[in-house]
Amino acid sequence: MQRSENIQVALRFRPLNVRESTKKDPEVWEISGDTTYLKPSWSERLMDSRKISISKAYTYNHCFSSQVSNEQVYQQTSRKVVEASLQGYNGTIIAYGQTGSGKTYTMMGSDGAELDKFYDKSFDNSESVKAKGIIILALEDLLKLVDSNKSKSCYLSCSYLEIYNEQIYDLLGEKDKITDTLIMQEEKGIGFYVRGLTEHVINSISDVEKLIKKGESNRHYAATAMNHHSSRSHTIFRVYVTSVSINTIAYDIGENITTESLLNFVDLAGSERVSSLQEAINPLETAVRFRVSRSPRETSKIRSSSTRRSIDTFVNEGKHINVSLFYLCQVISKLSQKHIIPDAHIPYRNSGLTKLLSTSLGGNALTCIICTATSTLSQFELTLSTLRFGGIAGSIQNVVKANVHSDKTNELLLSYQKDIEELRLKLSAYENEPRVVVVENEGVDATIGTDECDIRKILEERIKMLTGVLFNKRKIDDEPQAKELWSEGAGDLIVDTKLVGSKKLNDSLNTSADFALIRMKEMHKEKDKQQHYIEELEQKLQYLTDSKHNLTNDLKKSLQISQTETGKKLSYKQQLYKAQDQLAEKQKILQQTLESKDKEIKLLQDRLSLVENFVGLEKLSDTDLEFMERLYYQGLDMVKNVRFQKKYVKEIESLKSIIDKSSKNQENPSKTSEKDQPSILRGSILQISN
Ligand SMILES: Nc1ncnc2c1ncn2[C@@H]1O[C@H](COP(=O)(O)OP(=O)(O)OP(=O)(O)O)[C@@H](O)[C@H]1O
Repeated sequence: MQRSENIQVALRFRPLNVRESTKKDPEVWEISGDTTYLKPSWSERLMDSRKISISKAYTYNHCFSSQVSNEQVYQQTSRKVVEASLQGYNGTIIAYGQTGSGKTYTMMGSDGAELDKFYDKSFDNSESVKAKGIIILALEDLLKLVDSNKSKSCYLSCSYLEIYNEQIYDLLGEKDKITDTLIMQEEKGIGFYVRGLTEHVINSISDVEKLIKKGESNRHYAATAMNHHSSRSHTIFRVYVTSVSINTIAYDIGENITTESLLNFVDLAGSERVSSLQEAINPLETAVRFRVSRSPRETSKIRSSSTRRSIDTFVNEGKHINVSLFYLCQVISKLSQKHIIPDAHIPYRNSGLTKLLSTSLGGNALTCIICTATSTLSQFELTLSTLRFGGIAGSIQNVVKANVHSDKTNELLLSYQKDIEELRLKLSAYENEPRVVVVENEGVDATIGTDECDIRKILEERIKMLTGVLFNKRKIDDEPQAKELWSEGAGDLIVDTKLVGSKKLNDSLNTSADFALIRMKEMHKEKDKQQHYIEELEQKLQYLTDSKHNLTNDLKKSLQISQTETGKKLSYKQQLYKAQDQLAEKQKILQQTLESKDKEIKLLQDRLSLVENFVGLEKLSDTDLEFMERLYYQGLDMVKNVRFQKKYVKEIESLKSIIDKSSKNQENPSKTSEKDQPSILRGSILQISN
């Protein structure tokens, strides 16, 4: 079952070094609980002088002051990640921070961390003399847990790699191959892995110490051979944890639970600003200048010498570190926005570091980032950038899932374990009483008194036979009765750490064990392949389930849209029907009005014809008759008026002509007599004279 887990972030301040103390470099950050604050007396001043807006408080899962030990840091941050690895959870612990802030000290302890490189002064801190780092503390814990857990067989192995200027080196490889670069590959289902990286069995803490020592010595050797600064590379110490819990009830057919996980301990190279680079370069350049002043001829020689090369190398390293850390920040920043843009592309492929950390960042791993910083004013900007990085990283969610497999055919494994146990008993019996040893022969119980050589021979035969039965599948395929015993992948599960670690076994046992180990690795690969195939199928199934889910959602949406549209259509239809009804109603009313008007017209026409013909007047009501009477009188009056008007107009016309004539007669009076005047005019004239 998978679950989401936020990346855990812890902040750790280192104590001031001698130089900082002597220079009285003030501490501007302080810690309270899981929060670090900018001291109030500094916040205003810094904001004004740096012209930047600064968040005054940063909260993380844990905040550790400079007094806290590696052991305490381990207990609170990494222990649960380490423990979970035995349940099959991948885990990653990353140390991030500016150069000289204590990343290596945290991961490797005081032995690993160099003395303060730039200042060449050590810390006045008693713990720094012999503090164990998180890697050792984690493996001590793991080995203890493995030892105390009797129901599980566990197998631990490790690799140690370095990324320097984007090239990958195997720190546990053979010394003559240490400068060979390794290639990173990607396989579907597995992700990115380093081809040819050596893997080494861990049986005890001294194995780990030896391997780390070898890694560090290879690192220094490579640093000298390739002229690079060992602290200016990223290192990853990887621990592969395989556990098998076996159901041993009466050696019955039971179920094996196998868990596999990978623990990454990452010590990143420190980021630095240009001024710090300059600070480191200056002494080198001063040396060049000093020599120049003494001997000009030496100048060209020195310029092309190792000093010049050191400066170039130093700048080049810085460039690569900053670029790969920039890509790391980019990945972190994109992942932190996943809740806003779930399909956002995460640029893991930009650098080797992000490729290798792709499982740990946003993938299947419990991840813990320990941000190391310095609380002094001189490191203010770099600390601020580390604090911001931690703040963003803390919001990232990984989807973790235990890598657990179950296998039902464990009888072979059980019988193998039983035989190993018997062999071990016999061996210890032989060690304790070298002269009297009892060895059981194959299938038949027999007591054989024998010397050391014989016993070794018998044991060797026995181991050979068991190894053959277990690991040589081809041989077993030819033997029908043995075939039934064969359990695919069983070899992967069988690693008896005590057996592998025993110094008492002779060379032939080692050869058999080597053979078994090789076979086991082959089968491990085969099982991995099958596992990847299953994971691919699971992914496809997930993809199909997602597609189905998406399709169902799309269908639901379409259905909703079509339902809304149908609803709208229905309402439009209803509105249309209503409008049609209203129109029909109006048409009806209009029709009725027209009809009634027609009736009225007809009635009037009828009346008119009655009036015109004077027939049927008796049928009319009194009111109608009265109305008609009025109409007639009015008409009569009108006729009279018109006639009078006409007559009057004529009179006026004649009067006008008379007036014209009389005015002419006045000029000549004898020509007009009174009787020639019209009567109306005569009356008028009389009225006027009266
Ligand atoms: N918590 C601590 N207590 C005591 N000493 C410390 C602590 N942290 C760091 N130091 C000392 O500080 C110095 C620098 O630390 P360290 O080498 O771990 O830094 P770094 O971050 O790994 O640097 P770089 O990025 O350059 O590799 C070392 O001398 C180391 O011993």
